[in-house]
Amino acid sequence: CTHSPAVATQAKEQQVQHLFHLIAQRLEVAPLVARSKWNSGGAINDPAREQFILEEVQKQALAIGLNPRFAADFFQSQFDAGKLIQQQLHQEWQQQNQAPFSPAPDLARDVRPVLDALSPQLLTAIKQVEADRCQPYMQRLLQTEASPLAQFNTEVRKIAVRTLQCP
Ligand SMILES: C=C(O[C@@H]1C=C(C(=O)O)C=C[C@H]1O)C(=O)O
Repeated sequence: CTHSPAVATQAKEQQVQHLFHLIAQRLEVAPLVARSKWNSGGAINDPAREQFILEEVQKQALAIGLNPRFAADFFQSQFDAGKLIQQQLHQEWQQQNQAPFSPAPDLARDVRPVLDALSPQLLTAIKQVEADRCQPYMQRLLQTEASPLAQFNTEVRKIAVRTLQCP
């Protein structure tokens, strides 16, 4: 029954859980990106690719009634968190004189499609939390349901949840 506060809260809890699960899934791709770029010598930062994704997510956001600015800010923070993971790995590999990985995934063929497939799912998930984001109960859920992000370091986690926080 949608009139029951307990059930409504449980539904919200599941939505926040799902959102964190998707954020984690996207960040889990960053080491694969790092490997393919380590082998190719390609730059970690790819502003053109980011711009392309941002335009795409803003279009999709409009189509589902989500604030495109919020969607773009959210994705920018996911890019930034993923790039930090990549930078930290490249730094380790430099220090260890890491040889090219074999096999390494191909960025365009194997890796980026995985990121792209997550985009619409992430948009749906952030739409579910958008309206109530600054309500105390939601800020509490954003704290208590963050366990899927535990595998990433504090700095990465902070960047990834940046746009979900409230003033
Ligand atoms: C993931 C990549 O690396 C960086 C992070 C991006 C992302 O998180 O989507 C996009 C472009 C790059 O700045 C990539 O090049 O695909």
